[in-house]
Amino acid sequence: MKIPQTQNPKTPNQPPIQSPTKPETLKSLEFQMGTCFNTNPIIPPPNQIVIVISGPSGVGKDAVINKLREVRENLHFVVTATSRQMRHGEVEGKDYYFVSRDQFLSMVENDELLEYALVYGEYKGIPKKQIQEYMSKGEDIVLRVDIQGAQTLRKILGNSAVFVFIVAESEIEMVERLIDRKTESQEELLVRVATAREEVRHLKSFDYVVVNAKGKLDDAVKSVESIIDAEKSRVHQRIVRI
Ligand SMILES: Nc1ncnc2c1ncn2[C@@H]1O[C@H](COP(=O)(O)OP(=O)(O)OP(=O)(O)O)[C@@H](O)[C@H]1O
Repeated sequence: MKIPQTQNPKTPNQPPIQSPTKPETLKSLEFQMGTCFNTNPIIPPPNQIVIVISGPSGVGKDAVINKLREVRENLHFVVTATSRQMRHGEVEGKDYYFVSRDQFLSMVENDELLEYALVYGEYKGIPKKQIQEYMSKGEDIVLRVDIQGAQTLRKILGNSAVFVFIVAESEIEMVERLIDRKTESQEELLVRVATAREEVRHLKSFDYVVVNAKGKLDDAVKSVESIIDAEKSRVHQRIVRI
């Protein structure tokens, strides 16, 4: 038995139906909408953010920040002014601005510092001008402060800044890192370790926590980057005024 062939419904003389081109469709849509489509961004560029990185002594704040500096653009790492002595390997203007006690006190007098504190007998403070200057260039700002500084900044900046707490995976790991660093005397170590134990209790007043586990510095840095990305994607952007 012969199976009948399915017939092409089109008759050979009928012209093929032409679908409209993309420009034609666009024109038609614009006509129906009553307006032209524009190329403007749907949302404005995100605001600059201020990220406060803090945590107990020896958890690796500097290590995280130094790595972040290598992998991330458009971030300005605020250089803190301090009256303490330069440690071996530190660079003026990169690690800190090293100033005399008198110079520091005159900066306080002239209201040049966003916040300052006396830490382990030495002054540390954040120059306002540096933040204003880099924010006006469109850069995000990273501040590295101790817990005391973070608490003061929370009072000054409220929710306009993002507060990140760095921790080691355990207390023993944190203490070992401090010992290995070989920058503190036995007495200084004791003060830092005792303070650190108390400081972990302040975690609750931070927005994010990042564990900087032994040998996992890159993971900690990635977590900080994710925080920055998430903050830049917020619908309700933080607005910081300094
Ligand atoms: N993930 C990590 N694994 C191993 N060692 C680390 C890690 N992160 C930091 N360190 C080391 O731990 C020591 C302390 O780190 P760092 O100086 O960055 O701490 P800090 O939080 O900035 O301390 P402080 O507040 O006292 O300045 C350094 O010798 C650093 O190289």
